[in-house]
Amino acid sequence: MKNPISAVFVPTPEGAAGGTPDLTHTQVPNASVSIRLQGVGKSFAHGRRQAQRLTVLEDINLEVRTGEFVCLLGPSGCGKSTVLNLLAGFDSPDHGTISLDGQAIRGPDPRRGMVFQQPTLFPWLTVLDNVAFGPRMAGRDARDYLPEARRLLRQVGLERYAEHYPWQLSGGMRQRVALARAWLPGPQVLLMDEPFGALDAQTRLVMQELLNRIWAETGTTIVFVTHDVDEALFLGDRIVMMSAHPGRVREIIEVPFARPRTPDALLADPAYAPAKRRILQILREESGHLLEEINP
Ligand SMILES: Nc1ncnc2c1ncn2[C@@H]1O[C@H](COP(=O)(O)OP(=O)(O)OP(=O)(O)O)[C@@H](O)[C@H]1O
Repeated sequence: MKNPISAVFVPTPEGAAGGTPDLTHTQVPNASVSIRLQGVGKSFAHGRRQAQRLTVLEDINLEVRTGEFVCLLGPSGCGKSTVLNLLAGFDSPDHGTISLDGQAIRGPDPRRGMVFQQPTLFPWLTVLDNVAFGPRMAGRDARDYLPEARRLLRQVGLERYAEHYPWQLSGGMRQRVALARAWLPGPQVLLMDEPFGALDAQTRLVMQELLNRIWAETGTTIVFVTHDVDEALFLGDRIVMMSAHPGRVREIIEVPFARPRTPDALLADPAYAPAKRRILQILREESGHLLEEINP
């Protein structure tokens, strides 16, 4: 088989039989597949006068189940955001196919929402108007979407701030507005590009628990880019480890922890340390080229 879909590592408690990586090749059963990337390659113009091509992604094969929470983890520059941009339909692959529920992705679509590291709110609009911006621009009747926009604001704990402006909010509050906005159209898939990367550690934990809760309630399929190993282990069903130069799926970690999860329960779980160690080992191996770039 040419470039298998994934090599899977199932973490087991330290000391337990079978604690060494179980490297097998698996595919998600057909019926439950939401997103499918097959043989995806992407390159960009590069170098002086843009005369060369830089291959960023090569032969990416990945299947995401409906309602699954998948985290993408890998060294800086391995192409994680490029994968999200392709899934969002902001860009298209040079090779291969990307589909959602069997239909090729050809451009942006409200069924696929995106949340970025910076919440990118409109400063001249109130919190409520920011949340409701999409349906309002689509010309929908306010009676159709305003009750849901208010409900989402309540869910993210910002009901009392509906008439505030973004500059009157903290960074974490702004990101909660962005979450409510992304969820308003009821997306089938939410693509999240380091959404909590700019937040302090404590706010980040609150946001992770909030996201976990909304995800569990809505059953939205989530593809989440992060650099934070603990975040990926707390949130993900599976963690897709990418290799660098060019970006490929190197290994997929099955996250074994029961839900609902709490940070304390995870830390006490004997499978936590082996999983984290495995991820850090891959990140170290894949980051070698960064050191070479910094110290040629
Ligand atoms: N539109 C573009 N034009 C040219 N090169 C691009 C473009 N988008 C991304 N790249 C290049 O593709 C590579 C991968 O970028 P990408 O942002 O996908 O990586 P990443 O894994 O998300 O990185 P990080 O973790 O540092 O955010 C980088 O070398 C980047 O310079």
